[in-house]
Amino acid sequence: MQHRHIAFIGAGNMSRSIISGMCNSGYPAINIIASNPSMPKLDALKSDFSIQITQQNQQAVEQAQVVVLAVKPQLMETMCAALKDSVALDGKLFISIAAGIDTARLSEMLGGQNNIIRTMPNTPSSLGKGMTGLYAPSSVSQQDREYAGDLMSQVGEIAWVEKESMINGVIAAAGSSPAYFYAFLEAMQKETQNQGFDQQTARLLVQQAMLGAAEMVCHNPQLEISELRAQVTSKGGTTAKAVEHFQENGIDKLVSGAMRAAVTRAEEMAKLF
Ligand SMILES: NC(=O)C1=CN([C@@H]2O[C@H](COP(=O)(O)OP(=O)(O)OC[C@H]3O[C@@H](n4cnc5c(N)ncnc54)[C@H](OP(=O)(O)O)[C@@H]3O)[C@@H](O)[C@H]2O)C=CC1
Ligand SMILES: O=C(O)[C@@H]1CCC=N1
Repeated sequence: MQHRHIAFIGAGNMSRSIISGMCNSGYPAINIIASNPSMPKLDALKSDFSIQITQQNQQAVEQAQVVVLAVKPQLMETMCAALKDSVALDGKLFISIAAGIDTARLSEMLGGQNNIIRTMPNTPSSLGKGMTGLYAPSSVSQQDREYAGDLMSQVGEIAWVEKESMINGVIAAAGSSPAYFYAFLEAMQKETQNQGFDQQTARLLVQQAMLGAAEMVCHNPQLEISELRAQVTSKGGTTAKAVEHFQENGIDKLVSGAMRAAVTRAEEMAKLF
């Protein structure tokens, strides 16, 4: 891929995840700069990945061809306003990772810039196991789309969406979903401890089982997930009882309700910010 000069505005969890994935995939650290108001996260990025750092957004953006907008949604407007007043933005590609702010609104915030791609990554990007949804309006060139796709491919799998509203579906399915999984694992670990295991062993039991299960899904694309479930579920056995409990207590409704809540919140955020 092209190793364009790229600036990350906001050096939080997600920027760190993506930068770490990029550096592990051989993106030259010298071409990456991160900007953040406070120093500790910047210092850690510099020491771990040897990238450039600054506390001045303007300085990061001046030297960059690509600008990743990676602040919390509620801070985006103020951050962009300061940026457009202090540095020339024409000709740069903007890549937003923020939930709930559409490209039209971002364009407004950036004083009419329209070379903007929206992405929705997730934290496993730090291990190169990310899942990122991308959307580009028709005004964005094929070359810039390819760059953004290649960039996020450095940290995992990608999926383009045709309609911008589908990014909210990506949030529910992949951006937020690692947290659903952790909530499930936390509950499993707790119950495993209730069964008499110490914390460390309980964690090992559940984490290894879930890792193996996830890999089974990835390595068997020809099998429906329901078939993999059936393979574990011996007739009249233990799994059948456990799965029955989930079903009787409305697992489908619970999960779809949670995912719809994520989509609804993304829609609300679009009106708020
Ligand atoms: N976390 C996740 O799983 C995902 C998050 N996202 C999106 O990524 C974005 C960032 O989230 P996340 O990384 O989790 O958040 P974090 O809070 O970890 O990171 C945001 C960073 O922005 C910094 N910041 C605050 N104000 C400014 C400013 N004016 N200029 C530059 N930097 C600033 C903060 O610095 P300080 O702490 O010093 O104030 C902080 O380090 C959000 O928009 C979120 O919607 C998308 C997908 C997944
Ligand atoms: O919770 C959030 O709003 C962000 C977007 C997806 C994951 N974290």
